[in-house]
Amino acid sequence: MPVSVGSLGFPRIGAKRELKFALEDFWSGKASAATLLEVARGLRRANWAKQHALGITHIPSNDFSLYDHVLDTSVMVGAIPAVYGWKGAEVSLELYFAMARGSGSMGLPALEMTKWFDTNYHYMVPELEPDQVFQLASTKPIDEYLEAKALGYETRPVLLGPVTYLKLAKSKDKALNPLDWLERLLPVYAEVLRRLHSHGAKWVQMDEPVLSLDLDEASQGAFRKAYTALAEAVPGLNLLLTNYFGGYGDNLELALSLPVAGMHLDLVRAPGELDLVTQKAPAELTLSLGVIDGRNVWRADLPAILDWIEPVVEARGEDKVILAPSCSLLHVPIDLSLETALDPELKGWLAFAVQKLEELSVLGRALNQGRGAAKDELAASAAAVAARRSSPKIHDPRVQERLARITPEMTRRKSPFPVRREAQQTHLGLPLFPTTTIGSFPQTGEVRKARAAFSKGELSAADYTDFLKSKVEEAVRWQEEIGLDVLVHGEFERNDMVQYFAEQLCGYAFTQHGWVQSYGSRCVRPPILFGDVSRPRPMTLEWATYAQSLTSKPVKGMLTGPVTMLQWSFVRDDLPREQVCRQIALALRDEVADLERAGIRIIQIDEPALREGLPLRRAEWDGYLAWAVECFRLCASGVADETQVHTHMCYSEFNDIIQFIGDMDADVISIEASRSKMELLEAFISYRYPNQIGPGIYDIHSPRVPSVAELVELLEKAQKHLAPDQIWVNPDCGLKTRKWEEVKPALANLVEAAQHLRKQSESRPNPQESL
Ligand SMILES: Nc1nc2c(c(=O)[nH]1)N[C@@H](CNc1ccc(C(=O)N[C@@H](CCC(=O)N[C@@H](CCC(=O)N[C@@H](CCC(=O)O)C(=O)O)C(=O)O)C(=O)O)cc1)CN2
Ligand code: MET
Ligand SMILES: [Zn+2]
Repeated sequence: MPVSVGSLGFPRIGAKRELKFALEDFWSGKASAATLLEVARGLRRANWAKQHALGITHIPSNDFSLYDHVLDTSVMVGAIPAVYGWKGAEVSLELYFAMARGSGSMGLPALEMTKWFDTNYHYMVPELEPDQVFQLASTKPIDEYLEAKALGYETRPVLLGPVTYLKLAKSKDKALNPLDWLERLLPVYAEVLRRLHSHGAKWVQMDEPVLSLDLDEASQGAFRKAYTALAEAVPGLNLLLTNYFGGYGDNLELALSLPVAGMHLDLVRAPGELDLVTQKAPAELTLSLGVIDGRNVWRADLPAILDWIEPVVEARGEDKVILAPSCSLLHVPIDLSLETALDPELKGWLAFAVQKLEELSVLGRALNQGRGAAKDELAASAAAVAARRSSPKIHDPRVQERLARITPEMTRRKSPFPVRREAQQTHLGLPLFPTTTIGSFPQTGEVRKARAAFSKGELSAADYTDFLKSKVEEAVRWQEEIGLDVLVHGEFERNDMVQYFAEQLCGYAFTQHGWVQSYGSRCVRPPILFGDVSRPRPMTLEWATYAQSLTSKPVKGMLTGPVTMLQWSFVRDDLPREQVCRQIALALRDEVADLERAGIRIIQIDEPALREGLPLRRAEWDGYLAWAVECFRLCASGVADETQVHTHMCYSEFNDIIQFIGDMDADVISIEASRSKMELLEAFISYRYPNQIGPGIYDIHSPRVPSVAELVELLEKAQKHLAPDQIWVNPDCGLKTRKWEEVKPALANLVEAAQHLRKQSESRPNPQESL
């Protein structure tokens, strides 16, 4: 039997974002459920056909999802929280999307959403009731296996494994550990596997990426229990234990001890594990070798990979090896061949999902028939890698010189916070509980259409600029009217907070169709950072100064920080990430200086991706945090004491990194806090965070308009433990996904809540309670 070639999962949104548009049409009532399901079926069929045509032998099924695969798993096992009023029957589309997005008409909240490991993909957090019972509530994995079979494709179904599922879940009753439900959950998994097996499935891919994390005893025990039970329940079915986003590390012995037929290794993140595993793995264990990077867009060095794995194939036997991407291809764009505007030289260095599968297929051919059978492709691969390495496009001596001249002083503000605070108070004269927003205002259809028309050449640059200026003016006038203290220009000119900057920086390229799913129907086009980064000219100055020219109130300049620019891009792999991040920080430092020189007195540097950049294993945290904080400071510290630096973080937990947040030394930080009812503040309180802080009080992920009373209640909660002159009043995050009808009353209420607190504190001198 020859070496097999596998795929762990293919992007679901479609090369032209067909799923996004079908979903949004269905939600808005423009299209029927039947139409949505037909589009979904078409995408699955196309993906299977494509992978089959590319020579993939282990083709995935059940990697498709209408919204999110973790939500699908909750539905499969019947973990549907009581509020949704589910009666145990088939889960309707209405119910499914109510869990995903909430439902205004039924008054239902959405499940919580959070980041999938260290990616920019978001999953719906499973929520388990104290008396949770599990039952098979959806046969999606079986249906999709049979659907593929009917089309002539033998597939390898993908399931999110039971241990990872429970580790990602949260228990409604905080005293209970979701892992305690394992025994009750396993029969449902066993039933799914039994049915798949009885329909003819030979392999099932069990995704267990928590094996890339530090696992305690209980979690390790859960793995033993789960896989022993599943192996016993369905003898003869081959389970592929699939870990990705890192190596097995300390969990390697555990993984090797599990009764599974195969094991997947992420050899891009953990190349060192190949030797370890080949030494220790029993001879009958099939190894899925994740040699092609599923998280980045660079073409692989195929001859080098062959040099590396040929001996392994030789030693273990061809029938015991599957070639694979390091992880699901969900996190890369679909097809490079759609890109017609990329610099051809750069394009030659890249591979998207389709091209990555082609690379695997070439590797398979070379292993099975000898390198001669893939001579041209191997030569082209080697040439592309060599060309990238030596290209003058990626090296800029001026950037490297500047990097070498960074001094520690450049990462320190001139004076400590208490001094700066005085200076800023004098300079800005803000009231107690100053009000502001996080930056963006609604990206309406009108704004997006104008931008699309401009990029197609249907709208002139002058007309597009005039249009945007009119939006900025409207926004400024309206903010003045409702009485906000620190204004923003609204970010109407930005397609995305990362892409917008990348488009203006040297060293970055961007795509036309390189969409990657962020959550549900929302996608991003991560820019490609291929070379040394520099800023040829100011990027935001015109907008900030235009807005400031319209008002005597301070307008905040808005920048995306270096760590977020790094984290939400595809980054070159020929330099350490911290070096690349320093380059971005220097470019942004110049923008900060330009804004200050032009009279902008407050500058916000957003870092919402700082936490998601944390390495998966704790031992590596401090190293990362040290350079991430340094890069922020490098970007932010060039200004005078009077200039107020803000930062913003959302979707974050702070407890375990609060010391580093303190080290960033931003004058003001705004965070997401409203959903947790200010719980997130606890970290700041127990750390005695000294600088100013704006705990978000308006949940921007919901269309609901909060009342003045509830906003006041949240602020009072914050005021219990923070000094009144430490608190800012703002929403959780930017307002780009909201509608003006929601934003206008919500922000008016927010201003009123702040005014209420000001009045209260006049009559009540110091309400701060000691801890
Ligand atoms: N990069 C990044 N990551 C992030 C976030 C973020 O803001 N940026 N926020 C969090 C996730 N939240 C997100 C929130 C919203 C969207 C979002 O709204 N995405 C838009 C696309 C945004 C965009 O790039 N818009 C462009 C292109 C829009 C577009 O589709 N244009 C059409 C034509 C438009 C028309 O005719 O109406 C086309 O190109 O075909 C623009 O405005 O210019 C979408 O999926 O719809 C994505 C992520 C975490 N990660
Ligand atoms: C995901 S954080 C968003 C920050 C940005 N300034 C905005 O308001 O949209
Ligand atoms: Zn945010």
